[in-house]
Amino acid sequence: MQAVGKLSKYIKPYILFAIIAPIMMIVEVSMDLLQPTILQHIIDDGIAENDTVFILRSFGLMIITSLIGLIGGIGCSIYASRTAVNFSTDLRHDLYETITYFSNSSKDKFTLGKLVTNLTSDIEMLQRALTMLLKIFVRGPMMFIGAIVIVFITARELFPILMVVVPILAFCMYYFTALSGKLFHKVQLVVDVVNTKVQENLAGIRVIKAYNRKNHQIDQFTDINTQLMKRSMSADQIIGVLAPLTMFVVNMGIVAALWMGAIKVDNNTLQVGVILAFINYLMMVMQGLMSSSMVLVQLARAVPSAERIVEVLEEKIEFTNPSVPESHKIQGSVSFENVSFSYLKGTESVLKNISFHVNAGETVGILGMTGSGKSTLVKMIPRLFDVDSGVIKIDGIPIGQYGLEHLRQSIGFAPQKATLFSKTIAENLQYGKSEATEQQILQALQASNAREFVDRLEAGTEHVLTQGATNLSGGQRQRLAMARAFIRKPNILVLDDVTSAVDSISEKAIQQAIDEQFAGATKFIVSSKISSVRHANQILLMDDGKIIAKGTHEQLLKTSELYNEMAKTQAEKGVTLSE
Ligand SMILES: Nc1ncnc2c1ncn2[C@@H]1O[C@H](COP(=O)(O)OP(=O)(O)OP(=O)(O)O)[C@@H](O)[C@H]1O
Repeated sequence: MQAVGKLSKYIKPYILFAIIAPIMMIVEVSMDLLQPTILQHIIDDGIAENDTVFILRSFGLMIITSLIGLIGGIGCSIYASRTAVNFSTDLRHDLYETITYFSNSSKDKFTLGKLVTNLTSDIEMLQRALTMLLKIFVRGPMMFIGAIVIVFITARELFPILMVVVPILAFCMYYFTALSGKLFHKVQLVVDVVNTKVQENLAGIRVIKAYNRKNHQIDQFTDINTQLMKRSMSADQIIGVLAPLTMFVVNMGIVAALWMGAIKVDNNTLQVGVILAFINYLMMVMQGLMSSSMVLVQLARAVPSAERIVEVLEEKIEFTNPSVPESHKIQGSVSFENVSFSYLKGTESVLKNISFHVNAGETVGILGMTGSGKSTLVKMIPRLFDVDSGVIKIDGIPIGQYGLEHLRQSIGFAPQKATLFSKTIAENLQYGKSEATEQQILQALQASNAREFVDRLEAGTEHVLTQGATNLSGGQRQRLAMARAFIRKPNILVLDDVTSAVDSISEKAIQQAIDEQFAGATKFIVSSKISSVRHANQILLMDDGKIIAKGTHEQLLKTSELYNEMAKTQAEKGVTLSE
């Protein structure tokens, strides 16, 4: 419930709408409550006394009260919807913004499926709960209490029936509401799993097909789907039982009213109209209780959603900006001083006491076996992760002292996995530099050896990529991702194994372009191929999170056994080591 309180600030800008809605509802319910009493007087005073004028006047009153009730009802719906839709739009915006600023470890913690559920069904759930709250929360209790009070005043002879029926109805509502709340919470947990599974399977559909795992994946999905079906079914059935059960109790109440009423009418101690009005009020008591319980069910379902949303909104943004950020133009000398890092706090470090220094404009090759920590090392430079201990300095200043945007603006980062967006090639490159001109785009494509294949596309740089850029080859994707890093002409260029899918002729052309166009930039080139880093000013050889040797190609050939072994194996496999 605390979470609901925390989200209430999103209602504040629309507080006027949120106040008008229930007021309009009070108008509607008041008019509804008047109707049976007017009816009672039509029967007992108009029809019984043959007073036509009174009957016509009462009909007029009924029409006027109905019209006022109608206006109240419509007004309430409009203002309740306005409040709830605005509330959910603002909340969705903030949630999306928070997720955008998530650190990588936060993204790993909340799975993609869960975040999608937060942005869609959780918010939808809150929106629905708020609409119901504003529309029905007043209606239910007011109708319930109002009907009981009126029966007590105008039909006290039949009041004992209410004293029996109401507690039974209240117990049924309480029991089923509590039970269904628990069941819907379980449903929501399975919805999360379904979303995550769908996301994963669709993203990996090609792998699934290639490995003939379609049936296995379908079976797995069917299992979760069946689980969801069973849980949803039991939750829905519980709610489904409630309506006929309460109707049965009310019908028993009506039978009792007719029976008691008939005896009293026979004894001339009660008028017929009172029985009719009582039956109407009994229905209203049921409706009041029913709608109150529906709101409670909806609220019970919304509370876990609110908790999940608040959990995301309150996730600590690990990368804090310094209050007075360093803003001098970054030249590009980089040093790591005893840097250690682990993805999960308390587990074995992935980087262990890493120390090295590189002058501005130099090239560092980072070489090592798979899983040795190469990508992790370069991800520390634009602060995609923060160090556990030690310090990383750029131009002699700890990177934490730079404004995050300024720091990242100075770095061209091409990650190992070439992530591209379902937009045109030009728009993808503009992620690197939003104001890039056509000329600059073409230059960047030229440097990454992508110009040739882009020119062959009918729409050129306006060619639209599919989701995940599946309409390009792996090497083409890598070249575009590189062009995106090149286009900002950064002072620090990080290329994380970006030529693994590029042929050796293209790789050579790219290396040449980098040497020519980024002569002044500090370059980090991650690779498992010696040929990609052999000309670097220094090569860091990594193994199990440590730098086990560093130096130039020639120095390492003399000093490192592992380097020699790699050179030998790669030469045997035909990986070019020579010019
Ligand atoms: N997001 C993550 N969460 C937890 N562990 C991770 C994460 N990313 C990488 N690791 C682990 O950190 C270690 C180093 O991974 P890293 O990607 O830095 O290696 P690498 O040398 O770049 O490997 P490769 O050459 O295969 O790309 C590995 O043991 C890996 O399992």
